[in-house]
Amino acid sequence: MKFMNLGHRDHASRYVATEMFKEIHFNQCTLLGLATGGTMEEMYKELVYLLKVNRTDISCLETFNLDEYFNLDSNDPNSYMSYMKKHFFEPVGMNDSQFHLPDNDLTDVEEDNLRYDQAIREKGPLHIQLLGIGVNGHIGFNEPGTPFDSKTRVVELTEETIEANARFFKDKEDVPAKAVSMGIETILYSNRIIMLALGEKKAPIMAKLHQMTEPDIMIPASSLFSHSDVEIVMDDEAASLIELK
Ligand SMILES: N[C@@H]1[C@@H](O)[C@H](O)[C@@H](COP(=O)(O)O)O[C@@H]1O
Repeated sequence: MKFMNLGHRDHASRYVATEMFKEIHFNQCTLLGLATGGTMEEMYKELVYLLKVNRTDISCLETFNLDEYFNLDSNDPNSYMSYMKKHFFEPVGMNDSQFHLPDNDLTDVEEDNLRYDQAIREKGPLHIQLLGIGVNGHIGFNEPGTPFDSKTRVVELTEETIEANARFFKDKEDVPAKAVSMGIETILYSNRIIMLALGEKKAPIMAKLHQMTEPDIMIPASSLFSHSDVEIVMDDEAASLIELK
């Protein structure tokens, strides 16, 4: 696992966007695992720019998102579908058949989750799995205590996560209490993992992860220790409690 402090948040975002761009531009049919959150906004802006300016053919690109709020209309501005359409799918002109988010409605949710994992298994491994991190160390919406062999499923959000995500909603009460998340085992089924962590709020969890020597299910991001190609990309603020050589 490689920890990198790239200084200003723009540099960190640009590095990740460039790595994603290279994969899409030079690989005919790229399969990506995508993430949402405030952290990713600049990264998507830069990635859209790079794909457009280089006239990259994205007709064979296919993406699987990490998570979605449970039972929230996909047209709701706070759904991850809306986020992805706004920041990436629509600006680059992807067709509906090219992107996938976990199905989040009440009907047949278990079968749909099974199908989501199966599709990734059949098409995968994902060439790059992009990850953010929650202040409690969650990846996707896999909260502390999630087994590392978990698959895509409905999950309960912790108070800490609801609190952290309340800034996007009108009221804290509007944040859904549940979500559908790609499982940790599914996340690990990828050739390469890039995590982006920006801002001082992420500094304590980054320091904790950096000092850990063994995986601990109470810190879901420590499941990444078992993967052979993980880059943790930080800005100065997220890396402020870590001494990097
Ligand atoms: N489920 C998402 C995660 O996939 C994301 O990585 C994380 C960080 O979000 P932000 O970038 O807004 O800090 O929290 C959310 O809860």
